[in-house]
Amino acid sequence: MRTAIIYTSKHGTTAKVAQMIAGRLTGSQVSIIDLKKVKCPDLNSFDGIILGTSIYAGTSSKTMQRFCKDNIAVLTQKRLALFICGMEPDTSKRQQELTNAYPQELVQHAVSTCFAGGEFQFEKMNFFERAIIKRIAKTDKSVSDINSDNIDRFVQEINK
Ligand SMILES: Cc1cc2nc3c(=O)[nH]c(=O)nc-3n(C[C@H](O)[C@H](O)[C@H](O)COP(=O)(O)O)c2cc1C
Repeated sequence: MRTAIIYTSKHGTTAKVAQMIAGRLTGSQVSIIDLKKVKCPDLNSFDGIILGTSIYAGTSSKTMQRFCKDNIAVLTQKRLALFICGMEPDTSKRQQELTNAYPQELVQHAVSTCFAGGEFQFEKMNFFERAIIKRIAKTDKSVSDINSDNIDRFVQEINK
């Protein structure tokens, strides 16, 4: 089984989560692909595809949205799993972010989906991002809230 974890990340958290998932997958030869570096990965080389994107202002990255749209026919032929990284505290909104992040067809086709949590890395934010997070999250401290249990459950379902 060959699996690709294809992700987009702005400040590096989704890349970190992609590595965590890769480390927990069993029985699979795993490639981790950053969509910003590899624009058109050859999906034919893989049996399984795991997609990951971070959420900003409620939406997934434009790069991931475009990739899903361009490759939807192939992606629905693969064993597919989807995750997002985000810091939304409300559980029902997290679920909404997940279902909005990817085309409905892919969400329905996925064997597993996951809200993997996220991080605020103030040192990597620009002026505007810092101001927004200070106002919304009422903090100016970097914080890591990657949800290891959710990632475990996600990988267990993929490993089945
Ligand atoms: C300006 C800004 C807006 C954000 N908006 C959201 C949001 O709407 N929902 C959410 O769940 N997380 C939001 N986040 C949190 C990010 O998704 C989180 O920092 C994530 O770990 C970033 O991952 P990345 O480094 O891979 O891009 C926001 C973060 C920033 C800096």
